[in-house]
This record gives sequence, C-alpha cells and structure tokens, in this order.
Amino acid sequence: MPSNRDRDAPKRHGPSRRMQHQGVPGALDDHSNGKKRKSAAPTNGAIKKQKKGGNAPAVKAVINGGPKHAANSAGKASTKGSFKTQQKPAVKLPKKVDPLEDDEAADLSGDAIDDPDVMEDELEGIEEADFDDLDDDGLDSDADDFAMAPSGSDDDDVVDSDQEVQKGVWSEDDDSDAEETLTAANIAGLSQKLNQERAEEEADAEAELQDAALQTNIAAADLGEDEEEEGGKKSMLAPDLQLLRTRITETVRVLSNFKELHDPARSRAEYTQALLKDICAYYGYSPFLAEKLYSLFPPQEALAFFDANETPRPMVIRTNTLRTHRRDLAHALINRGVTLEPVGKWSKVGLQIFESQVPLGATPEYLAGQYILQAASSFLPVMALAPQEHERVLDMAAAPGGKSTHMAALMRNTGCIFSNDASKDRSKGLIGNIHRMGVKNTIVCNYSALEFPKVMGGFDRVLLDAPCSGTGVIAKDASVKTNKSADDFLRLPHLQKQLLLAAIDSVDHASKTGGYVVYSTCSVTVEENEQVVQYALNKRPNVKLVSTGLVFGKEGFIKYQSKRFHPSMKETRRYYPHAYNVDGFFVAKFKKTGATPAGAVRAQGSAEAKQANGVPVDEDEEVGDHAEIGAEEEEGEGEFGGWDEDEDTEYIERSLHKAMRRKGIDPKATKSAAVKSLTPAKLTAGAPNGAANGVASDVTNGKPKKEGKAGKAKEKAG
Ligand SMILES: C[S@@+](CC[C@H](N)C(=O)[O-])C[C@H]1O[C@@H](n2cnc3c(N)ncnc32)[C@H](O)[C@@H]1O
Repeated sequence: MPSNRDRDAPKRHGPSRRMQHQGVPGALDDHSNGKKRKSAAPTNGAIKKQKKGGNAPAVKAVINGGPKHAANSAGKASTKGSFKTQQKPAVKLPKKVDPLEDDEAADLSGDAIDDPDVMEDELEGIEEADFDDLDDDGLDSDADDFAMAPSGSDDDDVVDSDQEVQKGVWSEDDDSDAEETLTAANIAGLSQKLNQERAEEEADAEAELQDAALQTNIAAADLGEDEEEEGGKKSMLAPDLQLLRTRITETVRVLSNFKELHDPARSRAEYTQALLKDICAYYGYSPFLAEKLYSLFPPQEALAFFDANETPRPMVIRTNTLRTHRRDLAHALINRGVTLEPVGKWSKVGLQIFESQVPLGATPEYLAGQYILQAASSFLPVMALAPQEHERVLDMAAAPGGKSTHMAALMRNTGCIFSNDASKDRSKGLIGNIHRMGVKNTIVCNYSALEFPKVMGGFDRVLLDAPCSGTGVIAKDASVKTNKSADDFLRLPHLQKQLLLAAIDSVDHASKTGGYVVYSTCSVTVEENEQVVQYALNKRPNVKLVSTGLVFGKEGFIKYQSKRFHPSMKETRRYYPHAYNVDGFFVAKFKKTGATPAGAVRAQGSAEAKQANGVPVDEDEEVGDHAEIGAEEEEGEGEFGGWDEDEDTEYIERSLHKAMRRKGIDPKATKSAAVKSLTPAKLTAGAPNGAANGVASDVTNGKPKKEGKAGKAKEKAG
C-alpha cells in the first residue's frame, strides 16, 4: 500500500461526516434546527463556559483526504480514544493543543468503549466505580420512554415521526424555555465552526477543481505503477493518489453513462475491472472484498460508500432513561464543555457529540450510568424490537450490552431480559454495563445461542444481533478491508442461519403482546442479511416479515445479481454510512404466526450437537434462488426443517466448486481452503457455556485475540 495515499487525496466538499447529522437526512434534519442555530446568540452560562475554556478547536474540514488506513495503518479507526469534533484527518494537520489528547483521556473517553460493534482490545479498563451507591433514583418514568414503549400493538408503536416533528427535537417539550436555552448553548460554537469549515473547504475545492481540470484521461503509465527500471526490475513506486482518484472518478462517470461516454474499444467489464483495481489501490481493500462491496451499488453510489468508510461516524451517546432525562443530561454535559445536539428526530434518547473538553468515558454522568457510548445505528434493532413492559425478552448475543441496556430502559426495568452471550470475557463488559446503568430486570447467561430454545423458550420477543463480518463498520475497523475471505462469507452465514432458526424457535407465537424476532447485523453483505432471512423464511413457514417501524433506511433487496428473494424482503431495512452517516447495518423483523413443531426444534438441537463435533459450513444455494421461495422443505419435519448435515456438506461443496470455476480453477485439482478449514477445532459454536469462542473468533465482535483483554475493559465494554 502506498504510504503517501493521504497526501494528495482531493478534498471532500461540505462538512465532515462527524459534523453531519445522522439518520434521516435532508429535509427532516434541516427543519427549523439549522435556522435557530445560526441566528441565536449564546445566552447562558453554559456557552460562556465553553468560550472561557477557549480551547474549542476550530473544526478542520474533513476532507476526502484519501483513505484513512494510510494514516491509520493499524486498522483501528480514529474513533477510539478521546473524542474530538474533527475527524482524524488523513492529511497530517498542525498539532493543536487539546487536553483530550493526553494519555489518560485517550484511555477513558473512546467512543469505541460502549460500542458493540467495535472490539475493545486496546482499551485499558476504567477503574470500576462503586456502582452500588448509584442506585436507581426513580427517574425511570421518563416521558421519552413512555413514547418509546407504547402499550398498543407492536407495529404501531415504534416511532411516530410525525408526532415527533410536531414536538420538536426534544421529546420533553413541556419545557420549551429550557429547550431554547440548551439549543442556544451549542449555537455559537457550532455555527462558528461550520462557517470556518466552509471557508476552508471552498478554498480547497477551488484548488481541487483547478487541479482536476488539468488531469483527465490519465493512463496507467501516468500513475507510476509497475514502471520498469533499467535492469528490467519493477520499481515499487507509490501511485500518485491524486491521479488515481481522478481516474476513479472518471471511470465512474463513464460507467454511470456508459452508452454515451465509453470508448468503443473497451467493454463495460474492462472498465469495471480497471475501476476495481484502482479502488483496491486507493482505499486498500482486498480485491475480493472490493468486488463484493462494489456489487451492492451503482458505480457512483459505490464510490460514495467507499469514501464514507474513510471517515469516522459521529460520536453518539444514548441517554439511559432509567437514570436521567436527555435534556438534563445534555445540560450537564454542556456545562462540562461538550458541544452536542439531539441525534435526530428519529430518536428521543440519542445525543450527537460534536466536541468535548472532557473524556466522555469518564465523566461523573458516565460513571453514574446516565449514558452509554453507542453508535446511532445500534439503536435501530432495539427500536424495531420495541420490547414492552412486563415482557420476557431474550437478547441472544448481548455482550457488551448496548442493546440489552436499551431494552431494559424501554421496559422501564420491568419484566425480564435474558442477556446471553457465548463469550465469557465479553460478558464481563455486559455485566459491568448492566450494573453501571442501574438495570435490574436482566439475567446474564453464557450459552451458545444455538442451545436455545432447549435452555429456555417461550419468549415474547427475541433479539438476534448476530456475530458478523463487520462490513458496515469499516470506518471503525479498517482491518476488515483485507482480512475477510470467501470462507468467512460461507462460515458466518452458516452460523447466522442456525442462530436465526434458534431465535425463531425460542419465541412464543401465542404471546399476547409480542411474538417477534429481530435479526440484525453490522454488515452490508447480502450473504449475511437477505440470504439469512430468506433461509429462515424457507425453513420456518410459521414466520413472516413485518415492518420494522423504523422511519428511515433503505429497503432490503428482493433481487441481487441472479438471486431472488421473497417480496416481503422489502420490509427489511439497510443502513449505509454514505446514505445516513451511520454505521452500515441491517434490520429485519419477523412475526411468528404459528407454533414450531417440536421435531424441528429437536432437529436444530441435534444439528448443533453435530456441529460441536465438527464439520459443517454453509450452503446458501437454495437461499435467494427463486425456485426455492416458498418451496416446501422435504425433510422429515413436514414444512419445517432442521439442519441436515449431508445436505449442507453437499451444498457447500457445490457452492465452492462453482466459485472456483468462476475463478478459472479446476475444483478437482485442489481442495478448497474452506473445506480444509472445517476442522472440529474451528467449529465449536455449538458448545455450551462460552465454549463457542471458536466461531465467535472469526467475527467482528468475537475475535479471540481480543477476548483476553475484553475482561479488563469492564465498564468500557460497549
Ligand atoms: C454484534 S455482537 C453483539 C453486540 C450486542 N448485541 C450489543 O449491542 O452490545 C455479537 C456477539 O455475538 C457473540 N456470539 C458469537 N457467537 C455466538 C453464539 N454462538 N452464541 C451467542 N453469542 C455468540 C459474540 O461474543 C458477540 O458478543
């Protein structure tokens, strides 16, 4: 990878993604807020404090400053450590004096701390506070949560965006003066920064345009690639990134209007191959992953996606309504020098942090459990699940507890949540968060989720926030760009499918208030999302997809390459960093309409037992295959199917052979690494009591190398 990737990369126009709002973009976000912010003057002590501090650094426009991995080759996103408004620039900026940059702050304030989609292996543990003293103070009757956890039917109750628009950004609209004051407190800081940022960016943009005008139709030879040296040896010159970028932009332009713009001597496939090569060189992806991600979008959008993965998402905290109100929390943090505002109208508990003078993982409010550092998109599965008071709910893969603690708040500490995770180490973080946040309705357990419903069933609702490849969180963990192989996209979906069947089988279809399952991942690949959901629809005719109730998000695919999915797949939701400035995510909600025959559950259990002894991977061929949709299962359980090992192995072989043939390899000549990798040692997910780390080890949130330190993270786990 070229070391100078960042240096010459062109600048992105507009505010940095950190400064951009999350979630529902455009009209919703701009409505009233923007105007208010610009015109109002600072009026209260909070803003004075900020000014007096005087060290609110000017926001440096975040640029399309070339891929982050060059600047951050360790692969960890700059979201870790102390938080600053400006994203870590790809181009080295003059060092600013910032109290947040000292080591202690870096240890304590990382926004990765509570974020379930980032491992916290590099976080050293915060000293555990005496949380017993911080007992629930009776604040759990937050108006926010009344609205969030309505009593009616599930689908009606998740989020009512119209109602919120009328109310304004703060849900506690009974105190409009306070709202004015609070908003004003952020205005001066924000608008000053935005103005400054805009001026800088305009200058940059002008320079860039002038540059670009001089550079079109650049041939590969111009980029310093593969140049021959005198002795015939190839030199390893770093490509000129500015030129590379320009060529990518130009190729995308041609592909977007191929008929009109292409060179008749070159086919679309040639253009695409050249583009993918450039994308790999410029952003640092493996060819395999670049192609997989590119194929999800039209060319222009793919570019936006790759760009968005180079910039961190905004830092967000979720108010713990068991402890406080969002408005009160916002006031407290503003008084500590934090610049923030509500995350968007779609959430009543989220606060987007623009800048902080204090480490957000160590404020008194944090230690008192008033908030958790949590990516905005992690709110969505719980909002879709919409757990109700007094219900019995299962969180199948719960550590470190971002979603379990959110559920507890929505349920106002009533009913019972079983928070399960296969990883013992990660469960320590889960327990820490549960204590810190005053959650009292939760039982932590440590099974492989494949063991449900044998361990326990009959839940009103189940959340499966599945272990996944993490292709939605590349901005946080750039190592995903290069460390995922075809085998991962066989093994992970295999596990996800089994887990989803277990989730469905654990729900009580006759629940008076529920009967719902939510499946989510922080990955954007079809293999881990629509194909898993389609598999469950095929295997469990007693479930159907229903609306997630979420007010934004793109529809799941009903068609992807040669695959066709059930039309109801439109009910699922996809989230992309470039579209909403949130982590990539997928959310599907099922309603269980009939009982699962006991035989099917047994079959699932026995497959799990088999798996524990080693063998399988994934099939997938039938999933998404049009002919299979709605097809009856032919296994011994009537319409229901458990896991058939032989069938599975056959599917895997067939799938692998196909893939090899596509690559021009003779399948008979070599045995696939995927098959070789299916040793008993690697497939222990079915083993009980946390022995599942073999499978968890390959996934974003269960990497074994991180397990050792996860325990240390305790309250930091997120
Ligand atoms: C995406 S993370 C969950 C994040 C969590 N829901 C939150 O919001 O904090 C996936 C989790 O799945 C767990 N896991 C992996 N395999 C599992 C299995 N077979 N059974 C249960 N949990 C598993 C991992 O240990 C990891 O904690």
